[in-house]
Amino acid sequence: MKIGYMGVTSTFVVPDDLDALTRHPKASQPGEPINLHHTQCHGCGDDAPEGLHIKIFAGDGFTVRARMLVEPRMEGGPGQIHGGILATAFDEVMSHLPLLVGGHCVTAHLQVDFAAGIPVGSTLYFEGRLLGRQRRKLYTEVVAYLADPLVDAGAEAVASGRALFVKIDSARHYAETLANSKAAEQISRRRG
Ligand SMILES: CCCCCCCCCCCCCCCC(=O)SCCNC(=O)CCNC(=O)[C@H](O)C(C)(C)COP(=O)(O)OP(=O)(O)OC[C@H]1O[C@@H](n2cnc3c(N)ncnc32)[C@H](O)[C@@H]1OP(=O)(O)O
Repeated sequence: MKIGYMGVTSTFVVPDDLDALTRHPKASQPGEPINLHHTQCHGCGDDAPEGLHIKIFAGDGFTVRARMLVEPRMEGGPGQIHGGILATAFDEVMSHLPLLVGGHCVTAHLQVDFAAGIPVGSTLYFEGRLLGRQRRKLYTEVVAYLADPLVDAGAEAVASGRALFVKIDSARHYAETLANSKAAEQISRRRG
């Protein structure tokens, strides 16, 4: 079995020789919601009954802001969020950063640091940032808070994550699986 990439476990290192970043002309403006991946997406889809229903907004520059209610169904340890759910939320929030520069991406590498338990019933606030791009690779990071850092300068960071996304040709990447998607019709319509 292949472990990691090309048989080795990759680590997250942002290279020095990055390409210039340009905001896509159709990217959401700061404060505007960023379009859903699709309505059945487990992270952001409105129609995914068991999904996370994360609300994600464009921030200044190459940043995003997001929030998610930690519901009882997300419990892991008693009264606290399951770590895998937080990892999923991080993946989702960071996956909206490449949309600021355009094109579809998939996660190639994801890592999470958990600094404090996160109570069920709390609202998590996320700040995501695009760290750089090199060819098809986009380097991102995210921090989670228990209060909105925009209004509470003392908001304490409870977890952080980093991820590498790789740009794909979405038609080719999903060619064999699109038909299995509950959102197949919607996605095909959007593609025209
Ligand atoms: C039909 C129309 C639909 C339209 C509507 C779409 C809706 C859009 C919904 C999206 C929803 C998203 C949801 C949340 C985001 C997920 O969770 S995505 C799901 C999880 N991720 C995956 O399934 C990805 C699986 N992996 C892969 O498909 C392939 O390994 C990849 C990542 C595409 C890379 O393969 P590849 O295209 O052959 O590219 P490759 O040349 O190997 O690598 C490109 C570069 O990345 C580097 N690299 C690749 N992997 C790694 C790694 N693990 N570590 C370090 N470096 C790496 C390579 O070294 C190379 O670097 P350079 O040579 O440029 O220096």
